Amino acid sequence: MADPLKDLYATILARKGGDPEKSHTARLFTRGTAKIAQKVGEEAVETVIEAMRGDRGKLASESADLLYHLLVLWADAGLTPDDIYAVLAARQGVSGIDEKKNRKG
Ligand SMILES: N=c1c2ncn([C@@H]3O[C@H](COP(=O)(O)OP(=O)(O)OP(=O)(O)O)[C@@H](O)[C@H]3O)c2ncn1[C@@H]1O[C@H](COP(=O)(O)O)[C@@H](O)[C@H]1O
Repeated sequence: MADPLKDLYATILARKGGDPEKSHTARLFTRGTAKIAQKVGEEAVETVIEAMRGDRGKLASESADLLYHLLVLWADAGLTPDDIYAVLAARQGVSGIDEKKNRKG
């Protein structure tokens, strides 16, 4: 099945070491971990603000910005989407809520 997050992650990785004049992502990598982390924080706050305003279109747009910057943060740290998916999968195995849902469905 297609995974848009993995596709975007592959594009982000390919931008590492690229021309900062041509690629926003390449520029972000050159600015370093602190700047990337700061961007994740800013986009998270903007996402929360749109959620509280109740604007679903802007919430979707800010969520996309947040996911993009989070993927850059993972790439900078040497983490892959599969690393995070593994954590989520392990939690599913121990979640009482999910097990209840599964029994109903
Ligand atoms: N998904 C995104 C994406 N989401 C958000 N952004 C950029 O993130 C920036 C956020 O704007 P801000 O003003 O908050 O940030 P800033 O320009 O760094 O300014 P400062 O905060 O540093 O002052 C905007 O320039 C957005 O275009 C993105 N830039 C790129 N992508 C994707 O990443 C891939 C590679 O893009 P390039 O690296 O540009 O080739 C492509 O598939 C793009 O679609």
